[in-house]
Parts: sequence; structure tokens; C-alpha cells
Amino acid sequence: MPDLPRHPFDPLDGDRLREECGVFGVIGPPDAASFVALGLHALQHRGQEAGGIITHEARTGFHAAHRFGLVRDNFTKASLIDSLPGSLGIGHVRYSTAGSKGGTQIRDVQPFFGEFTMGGAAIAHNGNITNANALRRELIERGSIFQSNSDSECIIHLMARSIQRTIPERMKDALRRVEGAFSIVAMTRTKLIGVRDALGVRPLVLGRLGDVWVLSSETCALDIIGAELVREVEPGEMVVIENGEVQSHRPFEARRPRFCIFEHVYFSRPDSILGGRSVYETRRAIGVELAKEAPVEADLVCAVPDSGTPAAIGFSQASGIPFAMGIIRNQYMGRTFIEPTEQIRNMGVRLKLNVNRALIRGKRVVLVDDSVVRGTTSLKIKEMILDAGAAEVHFRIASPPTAWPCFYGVDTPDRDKLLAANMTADEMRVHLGVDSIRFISLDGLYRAVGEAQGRDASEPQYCDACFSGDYPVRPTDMISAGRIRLREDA
Ligand SMILES: O=P(O)(O)OC[C@H]1O[C@H](OP(=O)(O)OP(=O)(O)O)[C@H](O)[C@@H]1O
Ligand SMILES: NC(=O)CC[C@H](N)C(=O)O
Ligand code: SF4
Ligand SMILES: [Mg+2]
Repeated sequence: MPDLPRHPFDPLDGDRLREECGVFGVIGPPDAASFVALGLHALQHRGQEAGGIITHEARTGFHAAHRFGLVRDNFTKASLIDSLPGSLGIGHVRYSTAGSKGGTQIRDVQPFFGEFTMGGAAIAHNGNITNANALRRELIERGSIFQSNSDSECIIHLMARSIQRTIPERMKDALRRVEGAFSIVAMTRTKLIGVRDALGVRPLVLGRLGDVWVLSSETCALDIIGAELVREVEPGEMVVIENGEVQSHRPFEARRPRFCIFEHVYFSRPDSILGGRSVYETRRAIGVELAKEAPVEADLVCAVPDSGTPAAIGFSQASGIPFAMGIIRNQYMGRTFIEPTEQIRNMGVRLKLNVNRALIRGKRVVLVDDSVVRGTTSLKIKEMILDAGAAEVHFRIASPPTAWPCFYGVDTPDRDKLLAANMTADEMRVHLGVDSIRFISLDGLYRAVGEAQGRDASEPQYCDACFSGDYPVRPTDMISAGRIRLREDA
């Protein structure tokens, strides 16, 4: 096989734990694009890098718009929405896991579109294809001409090579060759399609508003348009919606689902419902569990906003230590992820979070955050809290140590940049210069998400690879590229 030039894929090349992507689709309303724009706005926390919408109108065909930046800055303009007519549309908000990361190019922004003999189709993908490099190499050798660097584009080319006569059948063919995680919202001229991989790693829900059907990464985007949650698209299921009817298909071999446990901890919005459970309630329960596992004598419990807040409330309720807003977040500051250098990144934390000095002075403070990835946030927060005159600082973290990268749609740094991959909890305490740091146990986290017996080690109920190193799908591209050595191969 000739050696193809190395693609600029670098799925391990991030700085911190970033979001993933959000997908949304709607069939039925006369102005699908407005619904999709609202849905994407509600899913903005899943990706702030770029967004795109594709619609279809019977008279004029497919229409597309792809833009960098936030939904509110792009998809609220009447002129843009008017250029996306039709009653069927899908959209995507992106945080890249592959392709031109950091310096994203517009051609990597989804949804992707393909023209087939039976008509056009568009797809929007949340997740990451773990054999994308191998597939891409094979497809290029067989004549495919790739337009982007995105892993997701493989799906379109695999569909093009399928001999099936309908788009849903071609999608099934394509997705049977794909490994990794995918929650996909797709459309043809007449159909809205939703698919989840057999393990159901990433979320996808089905909603309804009268005759209008909706597919969305999270339920918070159903709420924004007043749609009701019908059910989750099940792991391994494909739903095809046409003429007001929902058909269910099972294209993949059944497996025990392994939903991403980090969706409960951090990614999803607290007002979403996952697996029938309120994300807020789960996070609060994690805080309760954490207070039982790692009690401490202190005067105040403070959250590292935003995502640490529900767990901090739970910790306070279970421990009886008053909750207080010791750290205030500037709501107008974007996320810290775009800053390229260490210096600016550190500044980013300060721009976003500030200490409520009068409250903190002389107090023993418990700081609750959802996760420690690189440790940038914890280090800065500790400095700020001590600067403000805190008597003691105790970190309580609402997830186990993040010691392994994610290959399923979340952009995590290389293993050597993950604090927990290189230090024990006690070394972290010294490194961060705090009085104590404790993480919830993996079993404690499982209990908080509703698994009373904790983690089933022989058949874990969730994907928890970033904590355990137990990868439910072998990240073959990364292993071949020498980018990761799995525990079992060590
Ligand atoms: O150890 P680090 O590398 O600093 O990463 C961990 C931090 O990153 C996330 O917050 P983020 O600032 O991304 O957003 P949030 O406002 O949603 O909590 C997470 O909630 C932690 O606070
Ligand atoms: N975070 C994601 O789900 C990203 C989807 C896709 N892998 C991309 O890079 O665009
Ligand atoms: S590795 Fe972690 S973040 Fe990635 S899917 Fe698994 S649990 Fe979620
Ligand atoms: Mg945070």
C-alpha cells in the first residue's frame, strides 16, 4: 500500500476536556431552519467552534449554510434563515475531534451533503470514528475524493459505494463499516433519519410537537421549541421519519449499551433528561455521594461554576456545610478553550471566574468541580482563593481522576497532559498546593447515576474509559499511529 501523506488529524492534540458536538433535525414545520437554529442554540454548550444547517424545499431543492462561531451570531439573521427554505432541516454545532482542529476550515463544518443516484442526503454526526484513518485510506485508494479532513465524511463516501437502492439502506451499509461512536441526524428530500451506534455512546432523543417530529442530542433543545420528549433513539437503532410516520430499524448486532458516563458528569446541560434521569439531579446525587466518601470539616462549600454547581449543592446538602457563591462567573466571557498559549489560557480562567473576596476571607473552603483534566482551572482557582485570604482549601471532584483520553467524540489532551495520568491524588495535592483533594470513586459515580450496586466490572453499564482505561471500542487508528498504548496491551 503506498504511503499516503499524513493527514492533519490529531485527535489527541487538545489542551483540556472540550465539549463534543450537538445535532438537531426537524421535519414538518413550514420554516424548518428557524426550528433548527433554536435547537442548535440550546445545544451550543456542545460545540462553539462552528455550526451549519441544511434544509430541503420541494420546489427549490437543498439549501445549506455553514458558519464559524456561535449560533446566535450567525443563524439569527432573517436574511440567512430566509435563504434556508423548506419544512425539513438538520443542523450541527461543532467542536472538532478530527480534521482541522484549532484552525478549523469551513469545509470541515457539518452537516455534510452528498448527491446520490436516488437524490441528495445530508448528515450531521456527533461522536468520533475510531477507524476513520483506515477507512479514508481505503476509500481514497478506491477513488473517493474527500472534500474535508473530518472523520465524519467517510460516512458519505461509504454510502456512495453502497449498492443499496435507498438512502437509509446505504446508511446502514456505511455505518456497519464504521467503528467508534456516532449519534447521527440525517435527511433526504423527504425523510428525517436518526441513528445511534450499537453501544449508544452519545445521546440522541426523539421529540414531537403536534405533527412536527424532532431529533436532538439533548432534551433541552426540545424544550426550547416546546416539543415533548417521545423517547430516546435506542442504542443500535435507526429511526426513519416520513409523512408523519416513525419507522424503527435495527441495523447492527445487539450489544450491551455503554452510554458515556461523562455526559452525566459534565457535557449535557443540567436541564436535560438522560436515560430518564434529570442531569441536574444526577449531578446533585454525585455531590451527596462525594460528601459521604470524602467528608471534610469546613465553613463553606463553593462550586467552580458552571458545571460544578449541582454537585456542590449536593455536597452542601449532605454535609450540612453552607453553600455559598464564592466564585463568580462572568456570563459574558466565552469559554476558555480558544486560547492557544499557556499564558493566555491561564488568563482565560481569570477572565471567566473571579473570587467573591469578602465571603472567602478567613474561611475553610471546599471547592467542588466536576473534573480535573489538565489542572489549569484548579491551579488558578486555588491561587485566587488563597489570595482572597481563605484559611484552608479542599478540592472535591465530582468524577474520578481523568487519566485516559476519549476517542469517542470528546476532545481530550494527550495522556501526558492529563494531570491524573501523571500524578497520584497526593501528588496533585502538593502540585496544586491545597490542603486536600479527593475524587469520587468510580463505584460512587455509578451509584449516583442510579446503579445501586456500583460498576459491574465484568460488563460495565457505561463507557467510563477516560477514568478506567477500559475502552469499549478499540481506538485502532490511534493505536496504529502509536498515539496510545492501551492497558491491556501494556
Ligand atoms: O483541569 P482543566 O484542564 O482546567 O479542565 C477542567 C475544567 O474544565 C471544565 O470547565 P470549563 O471551564 O471548560 O467550562 P464550564 O464553565 O462548563 O465548567 C471542567 O468543568 C473543569 O472546571
Ligand atoms: N465532537 C464531535 O462529535 C465531532 C464530530 C466529528 N468527529 C467532527 O470532528 O466534526
Ligand atoms: S471516554 Fe469518557 S468522555 Fe469519552 S465516551 Fe467514554 S466516558 Fe465519555
Ligand atoms: Mg468547569
